[in-house]
Amino acid sequence: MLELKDLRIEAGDFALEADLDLASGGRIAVIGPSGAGKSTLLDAIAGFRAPSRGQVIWNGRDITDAPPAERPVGVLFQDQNLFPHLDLDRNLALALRPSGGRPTKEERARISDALERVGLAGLGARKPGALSGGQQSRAALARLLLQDRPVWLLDEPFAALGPALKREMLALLDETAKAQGALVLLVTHDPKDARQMTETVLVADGRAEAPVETEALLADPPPSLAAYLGQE
Ligand SMILES: Nc1ncnc2c1ncn2[C@@H]1O[C@H](COP(=O)(O)OP(=O)(O)OP(=O)(O)O)[C@@H](O)[C@H]1O
Repeated sequence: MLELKDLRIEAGDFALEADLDLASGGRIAVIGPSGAGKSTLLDAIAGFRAPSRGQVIWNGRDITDAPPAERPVGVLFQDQNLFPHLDLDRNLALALRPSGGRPTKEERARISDALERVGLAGLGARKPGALSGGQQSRAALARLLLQDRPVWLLDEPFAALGPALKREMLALLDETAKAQGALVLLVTHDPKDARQMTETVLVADGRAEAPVETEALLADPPPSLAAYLGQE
């Protein structure tokens, strides 16, 4: 379980508070108005921003002060974080050995298995620029798979894709995360994306609320969410 205990994160004049628990293996959408603090919340979990108060706890271990690389967390942001000058095999090798170096035979087998699982079998020699947007998203998912962390943080990862492709990628995300039992937090502006996640954390008015069932939240949104969804 990921616990955010009495957490407060400050950036300039902005502050976000969170006091909530997220079960292992869950599917959580993070939704809320622009500038409300969705990315800030993910940054605090990933260790890119230090909270001014409170604790981040994973399965009973206090990771509040742990550096990002030592957290149980894999991240995927909108730009997909692939190095343009490296082919896919080498990009993915970096997920296994962040400091570089030649992958072992066993690591190469894991990379080719990950590529196959995301539907990119045989494309390891391609550079990201020679891939379509959908294929780049698949490659980024392969990287998350190889990182093999139990918490996946995704910040609008598929926003540049068309609706059908985005749905397909969210289904693939669910399938790959399920295979690893990963907890997924997905920041999105699109209620349709949120509906593909079981629960939703609403970020608004300086707070990240405890997760509630997505369908129930969208069926009867609180005023801050209704305004954001244009339902006022
Ligand atoms: N380094 C900083 N200094 C001051 N304010 C900051 C800093 N970084 C972010 N902010 C402010 O923190 C608030 C939250 O930003 P954040 O990016 O987390 O929002 P968001 O909900 O992810 O927004 P969006 O949906 O537009 O991506 C914003 O008001 C932003 O202007």
